[in-house]
Amino acid sequence: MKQITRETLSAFLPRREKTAHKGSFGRVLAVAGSRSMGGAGFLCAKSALTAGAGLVFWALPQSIQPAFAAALPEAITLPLAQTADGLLAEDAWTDLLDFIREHRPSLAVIGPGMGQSPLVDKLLFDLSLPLVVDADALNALARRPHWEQHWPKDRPCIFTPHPGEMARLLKEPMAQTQEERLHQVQELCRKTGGVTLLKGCGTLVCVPQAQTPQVWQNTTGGPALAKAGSGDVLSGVIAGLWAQLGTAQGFDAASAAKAALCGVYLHGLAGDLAALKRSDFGVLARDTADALPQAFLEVLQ
Ligand SMILES: NC(=O)C1=CN([C@@H]2O[C@H](COP(=O)(O)OP(=O)(O)OC[C@H]3O[C@@H](n4cnc5c(N)ncnc54)[C@H](OP(=O)(O)O)[C@@H]3O)[C@@H](O)[C@H]2O)[C@@H](O)CC1
Ligand SMILES: Nc1ncnc2c1ncn2[C@@H]1O[C@H](COP(=O)(O)OP(=O)(O)O)[C@@H](O)[C@H]1O
Repeated sequence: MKQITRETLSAFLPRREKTAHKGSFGRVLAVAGSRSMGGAGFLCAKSALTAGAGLVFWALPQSIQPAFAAALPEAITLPLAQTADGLLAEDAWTDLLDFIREHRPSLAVIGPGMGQSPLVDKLLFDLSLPLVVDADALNALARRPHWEQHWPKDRPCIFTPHPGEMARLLKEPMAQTQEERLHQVQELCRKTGGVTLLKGCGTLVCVPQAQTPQVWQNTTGGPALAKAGSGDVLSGVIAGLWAQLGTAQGFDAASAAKAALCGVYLHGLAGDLAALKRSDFGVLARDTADALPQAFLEVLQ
């Protein structure tokens, strides 16, 4: 197993040319949030911007759009139809497609805070964009019978489960997921065909390859990250980095792998840096997002 270190980042981090403009760094579409979990979408969209994406579009239920547009004015928000429970509704699909045709996002990050939204299945199977599949999008996939038989393995994707989501996808007890982390991340990587994480202390990143998938282990991050919303920050960081790498190099498994490796390292480092100021107890997920610029500075030094 390889270690993800500062040297890994020196090799893989996207470059920001002096003459670049926002179009050079890709456009992230975040489909995230619900009435009770708007914060997950906020953390994801904000982190994608902070990781360097040129533009972030955030599709969210219409009732929460005014508050979050004010909280994150740098994101372009798309208010969509919602169910009585405040989840993104299936009816939102047509408006989302119209928006995509007009604004041409480079990739989508789906799932944070979406709950059991009826839109998730369409996003998973009918959206023709590279995907970062997180949180409730992973849970929706796990609920679909024999999902691995239907999943298009050649699609450029990054999957970001924590052990609970991994156990649901592999239909195995969570204790087993934790005992066999290496085996489980390889197993899910084979089933998805995409770059696959297993989050937690020493997050694993599995990169698909012709023979045995290659697994990397992260060396940053600690218990300051064991707090609600840390994973929503991570999926945003990875999406923001992939937008840049994919725009420059193409949206394929190679750019997906670089985005995931750099993303988990920078996210862990941001948590470590936030803990220096706020302790392992006091770090909030938003502090981790706010420490990302310092993490970039450390890596770029
Ligand atoms: N402010 C907001 O809007 C926020 C919104 N959020 C949104 O909430 C939604 C639900 O996401 P979720 O992860 O909270 O619930 P869920 O998928 O049921 O997982 C829990 C299960 O997994 C397990 N488990 C997890 N990690 C583990 C680990 N490292 N190691 C071991 N076990 C681990 C855990 O184990 P246990 O605690 O039982 O030991 C439990 O069984 C999602 O949309 C997300 O985006 C949140 O991000 C919070 C802030
Ligand atoms: N003890 C720990 N050491 C290192 N990283 C951790 C630790 N606990 C949590 N994390 C990281 O924090 C994030 C938590 O993600 P997740 O469980 O999806 O949170 P949420 O759903 O609340 O956003 C993951 O990136 C995970 O690797």
